[in-house]
Amino acid sequence: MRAAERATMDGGTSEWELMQRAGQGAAQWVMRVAGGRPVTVLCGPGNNGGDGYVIAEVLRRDGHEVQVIAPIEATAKTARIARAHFGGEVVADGTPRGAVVVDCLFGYGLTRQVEGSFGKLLEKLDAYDCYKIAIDVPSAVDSDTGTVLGPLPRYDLTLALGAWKQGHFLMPAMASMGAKRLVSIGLDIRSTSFAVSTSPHIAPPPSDAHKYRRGLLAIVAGAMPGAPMLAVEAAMRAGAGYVKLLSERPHPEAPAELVVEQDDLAAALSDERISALLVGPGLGRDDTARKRLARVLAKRKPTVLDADALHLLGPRLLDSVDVATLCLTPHEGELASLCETFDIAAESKLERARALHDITGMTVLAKGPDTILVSDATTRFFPQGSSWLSTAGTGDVLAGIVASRLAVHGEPLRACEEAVWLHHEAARLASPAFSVGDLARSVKPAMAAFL
Ligand SMILES: NC(=O)C1=CN([C@@H]2O[C@H](COP(=O)(O)OP(=O)(O)OC[C@H]3O[C@@H](n4cnc5c(N)ncnc54)[C@H](OP(=O)(O)O)[C@@H]3O)[C@@H](O)[C@H]2O)[C@@H](O)CC1
Ligand SMILES: [K+]
Repeated sequence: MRAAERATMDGGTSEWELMQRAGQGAAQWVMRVAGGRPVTVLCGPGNNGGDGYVIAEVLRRDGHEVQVIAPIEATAKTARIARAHFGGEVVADGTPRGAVVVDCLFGYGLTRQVEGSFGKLLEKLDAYDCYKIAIDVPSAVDSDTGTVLGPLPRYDLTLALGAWKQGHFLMPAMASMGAKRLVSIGLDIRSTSFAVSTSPHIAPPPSDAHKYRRGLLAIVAGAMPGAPMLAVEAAMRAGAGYVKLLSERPHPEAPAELVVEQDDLAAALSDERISALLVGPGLGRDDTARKRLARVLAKRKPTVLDADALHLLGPRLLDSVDVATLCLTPHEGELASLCETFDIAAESKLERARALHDITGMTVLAKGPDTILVSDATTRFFPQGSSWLSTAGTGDVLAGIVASRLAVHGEPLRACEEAVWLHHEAARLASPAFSVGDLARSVKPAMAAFL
């Protein structure tokens, strides 16, 4: 962000011009929300505070009653210009009032814990019942990591300035942000290190398709039947032409349209028409499970590894495997366990997911309320999905969707991205309080949103 701003300034646009664009863009949102009612703006000493003075001045000129609270005077050069342009009154020690409060204490320049008069002001804001808007990021949030460094009110709206920051998509910060909107200030952002995923387009089967050309997905069962069956239910609705369950026992609970192949695994896997594999849900963690996993990996086919497979995986199992075709779908606990296995010391979910990809070369879909996808040296973040997804079995459904998409086209990054969107849309359609079976069945109507 700083580099993009510097490049724009080198091109002849002053920081003051950028701040005016940011403040004026944000003020449009504030005015829409306030609808003529009084507004309080909290201003810090840096350029985030500068944005606040611009917003306050736009509101004042529009006839709004505006109170500005600034515990200390503006210190950054451009913020001082903004302060000088504000024609209203500024108080150092005030209490938020009015229908809307705009938090411009700190943006991406936050360097330490928010305490003292700034901390007290955020506590007052937390306790005050009003519509709360965070400018750029909530002031007690580290914009790179999403770490919380002080009192964190629940905001109704967060207005990102110029570009999204990583912290906009990371927990715990993301939970406090309310709706998120981007205010453009004309920066040329060419970040290659991360991008926010945009709604995918899923192509229907080509007109000359047949079941194998559309992709044969083999889901490898293990000790427990329930989890692979959920993955099957989702996979059958996510585009693959043919879904098979490879199991060594009968499955009377299986739906009539599912083929259960009861051969021994080596024989079942010898079918060269298999385009993708899923192993892990219900696999178990004993020696038999490990052998089944090794057999699957030896096929060197596009494969999704989930649940128990993630606990069994280790560097030795990856010898002579084509890691570029493997997708891992760990939740936070599984990610921690993988980091132990692969000797990764990173602390945060983002760093762990990146390190796991860097060290192993596998595509990592670190699922959860802040889903992170790392592949091909790029990181993708996602708009937040339904909080009703926090129920048992939703991970098996996700794994089934990823595997189904992988069977269709064989591209790990694309399969994971499509799957997250399908999963979120299925949850939206099944909400609220769905059972995981409802979720798996909702994958079919969810598909319609992406055709
Ligand atoms: N540059 C541009 O082109 C544009 C930038 N824009 C805006 O600028 C924002 C970034 O501005 P910024 O870099 O000035 O940092 P900012 O977040 O205001 O904070 C730094 C100040 O806070 C202080 N401080 C830090 N932590 C503290 C703490 N815990 N407790 C107390 N003090 C603390 C720190 O002081 P120091 O650490 O030096 O003591 C310094 O004074 C960005 O988010 C966006 O809103 C837009 O206008 C678009 C154009
Ligand atoms: K802020």
